[in-house]
Amino acid sequence: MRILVDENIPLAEEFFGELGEVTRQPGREMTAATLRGHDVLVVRSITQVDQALLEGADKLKFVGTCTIGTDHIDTSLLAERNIGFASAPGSNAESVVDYVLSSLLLLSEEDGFSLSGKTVGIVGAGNVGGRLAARLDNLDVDCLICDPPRAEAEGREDFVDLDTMIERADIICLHTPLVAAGEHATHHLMDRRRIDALGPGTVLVNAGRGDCLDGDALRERLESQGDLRTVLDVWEHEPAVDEALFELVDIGTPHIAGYSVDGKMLGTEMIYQAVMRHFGLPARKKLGQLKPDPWLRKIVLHSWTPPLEALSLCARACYDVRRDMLAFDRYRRRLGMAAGFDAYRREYPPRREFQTLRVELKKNKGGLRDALEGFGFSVKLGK
Ligand SMILES: NC(=O)C1=CN([C@@H]2O[C@H](COP(=O)(O)OP(=O)(O)OC[C@H]3O[C@@H](n4cnc5c(N)ncnc54)[C@H](O)[C@@H]3O)[C@@H](O)[C@H]2O)C=CC1
Ligand SMILES: O=C(O)C(=O)[C@H](O)COP(=O)(O)O
Repeated sequence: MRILVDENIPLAEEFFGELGEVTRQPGREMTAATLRGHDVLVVRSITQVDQALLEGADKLKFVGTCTIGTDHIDTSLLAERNIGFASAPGSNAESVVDYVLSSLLLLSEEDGFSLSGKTVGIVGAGNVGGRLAARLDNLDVDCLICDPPRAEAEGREDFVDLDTMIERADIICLHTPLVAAGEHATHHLMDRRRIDALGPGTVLVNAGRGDCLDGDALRERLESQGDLRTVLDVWEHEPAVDEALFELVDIGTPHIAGYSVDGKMLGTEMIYQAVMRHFGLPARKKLGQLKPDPWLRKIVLHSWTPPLEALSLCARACYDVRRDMLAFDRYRRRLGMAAGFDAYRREYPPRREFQTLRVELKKNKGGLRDALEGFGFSVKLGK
C-alpha cells in the first residue's frame, strides 16, 4: 500500500508504516499528479480535497484528515467515488480551550479584570465550545451559549441567539465550523452589522475558522474606533493574512490554537484507527506507547496560594499564548506574512495541554483544587 501524508503530521511513519510506503509532502503542494498511485491520503486543513485533487485518485481508497474541521474536504464527492473518509473530531479541542484561556488570562492581567466578573458568550457549543463552557463554569464564570443547531435538536431554551449574545456578553468566543450554505451557514456569521453592534471594550475571540468573521469589517471597526480587544487565531485567506488587520489585533497567531503535541498526535492516532477499520485490520498501535513525556510534569504549590495566582502560574508554565504571538510576529517580519505563517506552523515548538500538568497540593484551601481542576489541570492532594 502507498500512503501520502502531509509533512506536518506527527508519528505518521510510526502509525502508518506497517501498511506500506509512507511519503510525506507539504500539504499545499499536493496535486492530482502527486496523489496518483496512492491508496491512502492523510491531510490537514490546508489541502483542498476536491475535484481537482481527486483527478489523481486512480488507486485512492481512503482519505483521512487529522483535524476537527472538514470544510476543506468534498465529502459528497468522496462518497460518490466510493472513497472512505474520516476526520478526527475532538482531537485538539482541549488545546484550543487552553489557547482561549491563556489569551483571556493575558487580557485580564493587562486590563485588570477578573474573569469571574464577566459574561462569556460561546458561539458553537460542540467539542471546543462545550469544553470551554464547562471549564469556565467550574470557575463560576457566567456563560451564554449560542448554538442554533443544538438548540433545535435538543429543544434548549437556555441557549440565546447571536444578537442577544452581542448585547449581553463582555467576551465572545467563536467556535463554529465553516458551513458555506443552509439554514445555519456560518460564513461571515460575525458580519459587519454584528461587528458594529459590539459594545466598546468587548473581547472578541475567533479560534474557529477565519471565514466565519468579516475581516474587512473588523479592520474598519478597529481602525475607526479601536475600542475592542481582539484575539484572532484564524483568518480569511490564510496564509496571506491581511497585514493591516494583524497589526490591529491584540493577540494574533497563525492558526495554532489546536497545535498541542497531545492534540496533533491524537489526530494521527484517530486516523490510523479509522484506516485500519476501513481495511478490516487490527489497530495494534497505541498513542500511549509513542507520546513523549512532557518537559514539565508537575508543580508543587503551597495550599495558601490564592486561586487566581495559582491559575496564572500554572497556565503560564504550561502554555502562554505570548510565546506564539511574539514568535509569529518575528517570523512574518523575517519571511513575510504568508511564508512566515506557514513556517511557524511547520516549525511549531512543542506545547503540552494543561491536562498533562499535575499540580500537587498539601491541602485544598480556599477552593484551590476546584479552581485548578476547573481550568483543566490535574490535581494531586498530598498526605
Ligand atoms: N483554531 C484551531 O486551531 C482550530 C479550529 N477548529 C475549528 O473549530 C470548529 C469547532 O470545533 P468543534 O467544537 O470541535 O466542532 P463540533 O462539530 O464539535 O462543534 C461545532 C458546534 O458548532 C455548532 N454550530 C454549527 N453552526 C452554527 C451556527 N450557525 N451558529 C452557532 N453554532 C453553530 C454546532 O451545532 C456544533 O455544536 C471546527 O469545525 C474547526 O473549524 C478546530 C480545531 C482547531
Ligand atoms: O483541527 C482543526 O480543525 C484545525 O483547525 C487544525 O488544528 C489546524 O491545523 P492544520 O490542519 O491547519 O495544520
